Amino acid sequence: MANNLGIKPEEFCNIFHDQPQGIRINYYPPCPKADEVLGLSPHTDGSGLTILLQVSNFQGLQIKNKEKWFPVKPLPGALIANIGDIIEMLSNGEYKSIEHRATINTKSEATKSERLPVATFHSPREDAVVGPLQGLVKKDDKHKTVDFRDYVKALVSSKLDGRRVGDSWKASHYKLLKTEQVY
Ligand SMILES: O=C(O)CCC(=O)C(=O)O
Ligand SMILES: [Fe+2]
Repeated sequence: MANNLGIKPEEFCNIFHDQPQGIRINYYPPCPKADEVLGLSPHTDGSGLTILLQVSNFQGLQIKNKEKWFPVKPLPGALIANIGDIIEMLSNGEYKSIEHRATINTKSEATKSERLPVATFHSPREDAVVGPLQGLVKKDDKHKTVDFRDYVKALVSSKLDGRRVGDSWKASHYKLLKTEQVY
């Protein structure tokens, strides 16, 4: 990614060095009203990069592109890499975090219809300052630079609803969610 953006890889490494890594295992049991409910609401991940293992062969994950939802077929042994809001902020919007959601399934005779995806979230160091990396700063910056701790506060108090903090931290929206100091 750094090569593609024309910046030094160390710029990314400085942010993610000694990072905490979170793991979430979501269990979606079969549901008799699967057509009427979602397993997980639409959202973007608040992490830098999410690596997801689908485990069961049952489809459920969907990504949004141009206002349409597309299923992500599980491939045995494959990992899915999702760009999170932090990479979007660091790359000044060159890489976009992906909006996704999970549907659930009714019970089927042929297959076990439960899903158990495992997601690992790679996040910045706790004391990192997050914003467009040097060399990617432009006059009309899409993203503000913020203390990662403030970002986390806003993230955990926001609703799991569409693009969440990713858009809210953009310069024009920042005042809506401002918690403390803007750098
Ligand atoms: O259920 C899935 O496949 C996606 C899980 C997910 O998006 C998350 O835990 O943030
Ligand atoms: Fe997610």
